[in-house]
Amino acid sequence: MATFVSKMRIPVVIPYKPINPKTRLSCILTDEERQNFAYMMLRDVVDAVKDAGCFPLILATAPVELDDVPVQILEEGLNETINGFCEGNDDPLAIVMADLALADRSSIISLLTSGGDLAIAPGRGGGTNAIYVRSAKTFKAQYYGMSYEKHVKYGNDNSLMIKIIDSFRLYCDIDEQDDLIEVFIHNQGHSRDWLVGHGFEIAMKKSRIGVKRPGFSLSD
Ligand SMILES: Nc1nc2c(ncn2[C@@H]2O[C@H](COP(=O)(O)OP(=O)(O)OP(=O)(O)O)[C@@H](O)[C@H]2O)c(=O)[nH]1
Ligand SMILES: C[C@H](OP(=O)(O)O)C(=O)O
Repeated sequence: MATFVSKMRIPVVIPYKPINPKTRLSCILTDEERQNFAYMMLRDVVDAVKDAGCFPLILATAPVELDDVPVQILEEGLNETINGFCEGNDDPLAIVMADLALADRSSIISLLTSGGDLAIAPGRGGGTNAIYVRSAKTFKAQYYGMSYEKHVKYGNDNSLMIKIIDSFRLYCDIDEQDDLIEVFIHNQGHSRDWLVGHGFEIAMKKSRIGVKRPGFSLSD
């Protein structure tokens, strides 16, 4: 299957905001740590995209380096960046968020091989975590808020065949402290290593498990 995807040479764009990222993790990470952890998640997403036989391209708001991965700097907002990139581009394209720390080869392949004109992997709380479009120029990004509903409506209004990707690994974006436990349990890459290296541990919280960081205070 990876060979098949590779033959399709589908570019996978990864929007990435390296400066002041993941503000919803401010309660448990310092400013510098948020930047470093966001970068670790980006590395895991890039690895998953490469494992799937695809070509990652980082669309970043500021300079970033990651091995041989091409980076385009576009300082506009997320929707403007994606739409500018899609304009006039007849080819297939996927857009995968940089905070999908659980993404892996098979979840990326499932996104790219659904058979739809527009494949949408919903995220927690109404977001859109990953998208495939058969023809990039037919897509208008509508991220933020209930973006999942907006993208489905867009597809319906434009008579695109929509496939909803039922993928736990693409569904879990890492936005808040409660999401970090998923990294502990299901990520085996840079993101989990980074959390462990920075003192995070699994903790029993009332009836559920979560993470804790013993001894950490934001004044550290
Ligand atoms: N290129 C680009 N990427 C963005 C922009 N805003 C967010 N992103 C990326 O889009 C993805 C989803 O965004 P969010 O989950 O809101 O991430 P975030 O803005 O770092 O986190 P919060 O501050 O907690 O909202 C992440 O991969 C971000 O790096 C933007 O303005 N431009
Ligand atoms: C970009 C945004 O991400 P979230 O804030 O839902 O993580 C969305 O999916 O529309």
